[in-house]
Order: sequence, then C-alpha cells, then structure tokens
Amino acid sequence: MAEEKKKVLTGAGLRGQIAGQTSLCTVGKEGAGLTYRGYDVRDLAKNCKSFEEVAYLLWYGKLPNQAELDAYVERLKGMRDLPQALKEVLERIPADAHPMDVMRTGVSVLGTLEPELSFDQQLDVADRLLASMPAMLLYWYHFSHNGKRIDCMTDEPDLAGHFLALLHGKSPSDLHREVMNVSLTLYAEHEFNASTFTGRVCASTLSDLYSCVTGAIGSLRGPLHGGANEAAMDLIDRFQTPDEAVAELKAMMERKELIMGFGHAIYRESDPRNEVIKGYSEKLADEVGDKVIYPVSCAIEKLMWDEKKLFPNADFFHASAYRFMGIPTPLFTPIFVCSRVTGWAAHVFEQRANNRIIRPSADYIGEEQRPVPPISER
Ligand SMILES: CC(=O)SCCNC(=O)CCNC(=O)[C@H](O)C(C)(C)COP(=O)(O)OP(=O)(O)OC[C@H]1O[C@@H](n2cnc3c(N)ncnc32)[C@H](O)[C@@H]1OP(=O)(O)O
Ligand SMILES: O=C([O-])CC(=O)C(=O)O
Repeated sequence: MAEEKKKVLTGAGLRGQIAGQTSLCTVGKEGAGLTYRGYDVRDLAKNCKSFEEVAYLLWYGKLPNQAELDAYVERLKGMRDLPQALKEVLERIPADAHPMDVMRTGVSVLGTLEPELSFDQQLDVADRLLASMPAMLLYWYHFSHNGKRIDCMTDEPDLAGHFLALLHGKSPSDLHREVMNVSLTLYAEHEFNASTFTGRVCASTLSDLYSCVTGAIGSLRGPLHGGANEAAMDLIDRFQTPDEAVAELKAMMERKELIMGFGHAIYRESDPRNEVIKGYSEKLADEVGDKVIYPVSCAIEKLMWDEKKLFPNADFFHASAYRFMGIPTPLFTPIFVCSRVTGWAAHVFEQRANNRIIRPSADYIGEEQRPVPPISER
C-alpha cells in the first residue's frame, strides 16, 4: 500500500476527509474562524443577548426578530419541567454517578416517555430537550447530593439564567447570566466534530432524535472532546502558583503527557472561542478576587505556546470561568451538552433532509482467508 494511503487510513482519525456537506457551520477557514450559518461566533456572542437566539438560528434557519424571540422563549419556558416518571428514575441514580451518564440516561428515558413518533415532530422534540436538559441534570444533582426535590420551573427569562437559578437556588447576577449565555453560544455548534458525527451517523439510519442525542452525549463525554473542560480544571487545581504550574507542565511535556484544554483537530493557530471566554474568565477572576486560578491558567497558556506552539481550545478558560461562577467541576461537560444539543439536532435535521445511510469502508489488514480448524486442533 502506498505510504500516503496508509497514513490516511491507519490511525489518522479521518483528518482532512470530506465526510458530507453542511450549511450550518464553518470551522478553521483561514486557520482560525468559526461561523454559524454565516455569522462569526464572536459577533453572535457579542450581539445575541440570549442563547435562545442562536438555538433559533440553528434550528429555524434565521436569527429571530423580537416578536419571534419572545414567542420562542415563552414556548421553551413552558417545556422546562420533567415528567414525574423521569424524576423517579433520576432519584435512583447515585450521587457518585458521572453527570454525563445522568444526561445520557435522562435523554434516553425522556425518549421512552415522549417518543418521536414521526420526523414531523423533530422540532418539538428538539425544543423539549433543550428546555428540559438543565432540570434533568440539576433535579438529579440536588436530590442525590442533598435529598432535595427542587422545583424544575423558574421564571428566568432565558435558559442561561434558568440553569444558574436551578443550580444556586437564586437568580444570577447580570454578569453571570451574560457569561452563561455567551458560553452556551460558543459551545453550540462545531461542524463534524466527534459527537456531532456520532449523531449524524445515527440519524442516517433513520433512527429517532433521542437516540442520536444519546449517542452524541457518549462521544462528548471523553476527555479528548467535551470532557476536556473538567480535565483542564483538575489540572489547574493542582497548582498554587504559576511557577509550580510551569515546573510540573515542563515535566509532563517531557513525559509526553497530553495537556487537557490545548490543541485542536482542525484549528492550527488559535480557537476563536478562547479569546471570548478568556476575557470573561479574567472579568470573573476580578469579581471573586482570584489570585491563583487565573494566573496559573495564563502561565500554562504561555508555556504551552512558547514550548509547543499549542493554544488553548474552547475548553481551557471555560474551566476557570465556570469555577468562578460556583459551578461544580463535574457539571462542566453537561453544560456543554445543554448547548451542543442545538448543533446535534440541527445536523440530524440536515442529515434527514438529504439522507443516505453513512457507511464507509475499511481497509482490511488482518489474516488471509483460512479454514476453521476442528476444536481438538486449536
Ligand atoms: C471542544 C473540544 O472538543 S476541543 C478539544 C478538547 N480536547 C482536549 O483539550 C484534549 C487535549 N488535546 C488533544 O488531545 C488533541 O489536541 C486533540 C484530540 C484535540 C486533537 O488531536 P490531533 O488532531 O491528533 O492533534 P494534532 O494532530 O494537532 O497533534 C499534533 C501533535 O501535538 C501533540 N499534541 C496535541 N495536543 C496536545 C496536548 N493537548 N498536549 C500535548 N501534546 C499535544 C500531539 O500528540 C501530536 O504530537 P506528535 O506529532 O508527536 O504525535
Ligand atoms: O471540532 C472538534 O473536533 C472539537 C470541538 O472543538 C468542538 O466540538 O467544539
């Protein structure tokens, strides 16, 4: 086999292969950019006051005007609660379960209670998932940790505030609401990343939306993908000073260990989401008077660039931003789910609109064909 073909097929993660078409998103055009339906993600983060605008853009194809947004927010508000049967299942999941497993189970159970019986219902199912995911996570969280059955309905005007209010039991400050809206916007969509591709493969079999989302959650859970925001926090938490971080990071690099929250499969120079969330992390660090986490994060960022030309991806400064808002580390990746469900579902809709089952081929590198020996001769 030619060397080039071998490189593409073995262990190369399909990098650079075009696996389908999309009109939802561009990643890494000119090395760094990210757009949703033609809008720069930084522009969306700055000018969309609520994440619901971005969800609407991805699912309904255009940015909503004020009347459309008001109606959409009201619709989602009415879908925030959970069925009693789902609450009962969540009450049986132990406190030490991984919250990503809770999300996967929650979505799966909702799929048994409110199944998608026809693709005509796809937008209803997607809206229902988006609206109810914060409660799925936080009903379980409060019950399993404190034995408390929270009210899953809040009057918060957006999902960002709803999430923080369910977590903390009170309405968030304006700054925290803004950060959460921006964070959900930054995480919403990212072309053919591993979890979205999982969802699209599932959709291509004409399976239901709950199955596509359940599978996608499983792919996002890993530390090479969405799980990196939690892994980055665990890394940062090991250090009390920037000097300590630099010394240990150098040793880790020598041992060829992966540094979580750095590098990217597509971006080569920078991840455009980083500068946005880093700016908010700095603001929040000032707010809480942090003198450790933010400086340690910046020292790691500088070292990684100086030594390896590796830059922080979306996950790295999300870790400190979430910590400063009092969000427990194991809930970081589930927040990613609450956002990325918009991208996943948009890709499922796109796949369904022009479907052929996704079924690539493998390059066989095993044994030549041979007879099965009788069991006495093996
Ligand atoms: C929202 C998201 O999902 S963003 C990604 C989140 N994931 C992480 O932060 C986990 C850490 N990062 C990584 O593991 C990788 O950078 C990935 C999985 C994101 C991308 O993987 P790849 O596309 O294989 O990376 P890439 O081809 O750019 O790697 C080039 C070299 O840099 C190294 N490298 C890449 N990222 C890192 C890192 N974070 N730490 C140390 N070395 C790294 C690779 O090991 C490779 O080295 P080699 O040439 O000696 O084999
Ligand atoms: O695109 C990728 O490979 C990973 C990523 O950044 C994302 O899904 O947000």
